[in-house]
Amino acid sequence: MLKVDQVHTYYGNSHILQGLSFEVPTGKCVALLGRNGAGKTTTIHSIAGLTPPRRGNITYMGKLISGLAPNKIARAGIGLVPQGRRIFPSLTIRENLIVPARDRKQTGTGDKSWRLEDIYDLFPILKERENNMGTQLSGGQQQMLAIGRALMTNPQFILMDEPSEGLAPVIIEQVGDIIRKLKQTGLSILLVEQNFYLACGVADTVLVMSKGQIVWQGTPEELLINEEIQHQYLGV
Ligand SMILES: Nc1ncnc2c1ncn2[C@@H]1O[C@H](COP(=O)(O)OP(=O)(O)OP(=O)(O)O)[C@@H](O)[C@H]1O
Repeated sequence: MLKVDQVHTYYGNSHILQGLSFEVPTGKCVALLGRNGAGKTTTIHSIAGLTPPRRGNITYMGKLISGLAPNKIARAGIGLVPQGRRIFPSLTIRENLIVPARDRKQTGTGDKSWRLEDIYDLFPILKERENNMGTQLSGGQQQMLAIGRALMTNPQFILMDEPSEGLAPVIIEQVGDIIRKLKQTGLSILLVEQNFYLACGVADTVLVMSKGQIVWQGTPEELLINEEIQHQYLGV
């Protein structure tokens, strides 16, 4: 479904992604792990068009998307849950959800068309607090809002950048449950994580990244017993 092929991305002269290649099959959750600075966020931004690759191709459902503007990539059916949630502080929870909403006719994709009521069914706390300002939520609730906001664009594929960041362990477990539920709706997911155990708990395949390249790929079960990779690249 998504194919990243020999991608090179730079910030000015800094060569960050150095021939990155991997695939995310339809309906699967692929987790991308690696130490700080490995290039995980740059990978998400390269796919979303925020930091376009200088070389290499990114294709989505057989169509070349690298080089397209971020709004075109979003319209193709790729939703983004950004690092740090990026909730609109001056909008209510309801407004945060409604502003990016896009119906299925526009994307032309997706088994499930998400409406506001569906988001409220998935996250009842957002319904209870729909008239609060986005910033009045706890970190975990803000993460739910960020996920809800991405779903309102009716994506078929979702990019999640460190959804566990700054959350308490019990809330991280809830994030894991949400990701599993999203997968059950047919969504394909690329999950960037620092939290090794969350990633291994939800992913079908784990990619380990170092210095802008994939250095290991396997199942969560294989990674959980591979102490060498854990120590060398993940600091577990
Ligand atoms: N806007 C920028 N300008 C210049 N260099 C940048 C910029 N953003 C990131 N970098 C550098 O690119 C490299 C990869 O950063 P990236 O954020 O992709 O890593 P990461 O694996 O997501 O790490 P983290 O977990 O800390 O977010 C780092 O060396 C970082 O300092």
